[in-house]
Amino acid sequence: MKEPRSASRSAPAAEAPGLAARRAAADAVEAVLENGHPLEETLERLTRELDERDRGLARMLAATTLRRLGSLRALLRSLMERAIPEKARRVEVLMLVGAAQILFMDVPDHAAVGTTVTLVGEQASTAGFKGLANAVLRRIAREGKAILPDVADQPEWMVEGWTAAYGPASGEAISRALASEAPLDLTARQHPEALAEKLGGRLLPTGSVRLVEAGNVTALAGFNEGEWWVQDAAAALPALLLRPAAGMTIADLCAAPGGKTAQLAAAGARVVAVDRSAPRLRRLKANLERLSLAADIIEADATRLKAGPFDGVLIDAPCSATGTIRRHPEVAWTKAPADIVSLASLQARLLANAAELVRPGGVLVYSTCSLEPEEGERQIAAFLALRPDFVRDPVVPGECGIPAEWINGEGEVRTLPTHLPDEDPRYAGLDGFFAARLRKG
Ligand SMILES: C[S@@+](CC[C@H](N)C(=O)[O-])C[C@H]1O[C@@H](n2cnc3c(N)ncnc32)[C@H](O)[C@@H]1O
Repeated sequence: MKEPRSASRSAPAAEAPGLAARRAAADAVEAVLENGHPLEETLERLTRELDERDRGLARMLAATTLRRLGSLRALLRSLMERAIPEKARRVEVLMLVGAAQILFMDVPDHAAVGTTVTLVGEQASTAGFKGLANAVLRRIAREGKAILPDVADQPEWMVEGWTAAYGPASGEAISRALASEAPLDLTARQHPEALAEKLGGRLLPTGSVRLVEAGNVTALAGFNEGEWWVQDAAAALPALLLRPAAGMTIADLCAAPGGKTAQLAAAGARVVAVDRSAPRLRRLKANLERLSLAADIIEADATRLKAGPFDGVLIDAPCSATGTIRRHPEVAWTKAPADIVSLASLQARLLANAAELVRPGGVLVYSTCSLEPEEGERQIAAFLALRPDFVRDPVVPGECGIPAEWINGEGEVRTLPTHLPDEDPRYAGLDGFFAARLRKG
C-alpha cells in the first residue's frame, strides 16, 4: 500500500484556502481505488489534522468524485488524446476531483482549476502534467455538462446485473438514483412525530424522520440525549418485521454497529446482540450507551454460535452493500462479482445456523442492503428448498407503513433507490434493501 501523502506532509503555512482539503480528497480517492478501503475510514485517517470546514470539504469532494466516477472518467478519456502513464496516475485522480468540483459542486471554476494545477505541480512525477491539467479543466469549465458522456456512474457489470434483475428502465433509473446524494434519515427511540416536529424533518410512512442538508449530525437536537440514531428508512424495516415487543427474546446475529439492535431494544424486547468483530461491537456498545438502551453482547461467529432458542432471530447479513452506494459511493468501485459469490456463501452459512436458533413457531428475518438477487431473493429461495420446516410469513401492504410497491410477489420487502420519489430530489430515494420474514413450523 502506498503511503498516503496527506499523512506524511505538513501543509505549508501560506497554502491557498481549501488546498489541504483537496489534497486529502485526492489521497482518499486514490487510496480507496487502489486498496478497496471504505471511504469513511480512509477520510477519517487522512483528515485528522484538518479543521472541521476542510474535513467537510474533503468528504464532499471525495464522495462526489466517487459518486460520479463513471461519467467523469469517460469525460477525461474523451478529452485526452493519450492515457496518462501509470506512474503519474495521481494526475488523473486530481483531474477527476477538479472536474467534479466544476460540474457538480458549488465551487468557482477558477478555484477548482487553480488548486488542481497547484496539486499536480507538487510532485516531481506529476509536475510535467500541469499544462495538460490546466487545459483539460479549463475546457470542462468552458463547456460544462454538455460534454459529459451519458454513461453510468457505476461499473458496467453492476448496472447489467440491475437491468437483468429489475428490467432495462429500472436498471438505468437505479443507476441514476445511486449517483444522487442521500438525505439523512433518523430513527426515534420514541415518538417519531415529535422528533420530526422538533428537527423540522419529514415523517415517512414507515416512521423514519427525514432531514435534508442537516449538517453535523452530532450537533442536532437530541443527539446527546440519545433521542434518535442515524438509520436509512429502508434499513429500519427488517427489525420492524420481527414485530418486537416486551416479553420477546430476539437474537440479532450480525448486530454491529447496532442500528437494528437499538430498534429491537427500544421496542422492549430482550436482545442478544452477536457480531464477530470486536471493534464494531465496541461501537455498538457506545451507541447503545448513548441511547440508554441495553442488550446482551456476544462476540462470536454466528455461523457456529450455539444459543437460544429465540422467539425471533435477525440476520442483517454482511453483503456487497450495493444498495447503499448513495451513502457509500466507493462500494461501486471496491466490489467485484467474485465478492458477491463469496458473500452469498457466507450468507447461506449464516442462514443455516440461524435456523437452528429459532424456536418452533418463532420468526427468522433475513436482510441485506444489497440490490443483488443472489444476496436476497435467491438466497431465501435456496434456503426454503433446503428447510421445509420454514415458510415465508409474507409482509402485507400497509404493515409498518410499508407500501405495496416495496413488496415483491413472495411477500418479501425489496426497496430500491428509485422508491419514495419526490418533487424535491433532496427528499427522494431509499437504500436498496431486501428483507424476508420466515416462520419455523
Ligand atoms: C450489515 S452489517 C450489520 C449492521 C447492523 N445490523 C446494524 O443495523 O447496525 C454486518 C455485520 O455482520 C458482521 N459479521 C460478518 N460475518 C459475521 C459472522 N460470521 N458472525 C457474526 N457477525 C458477522 C460484521 O462484523 C458486520 O458488523
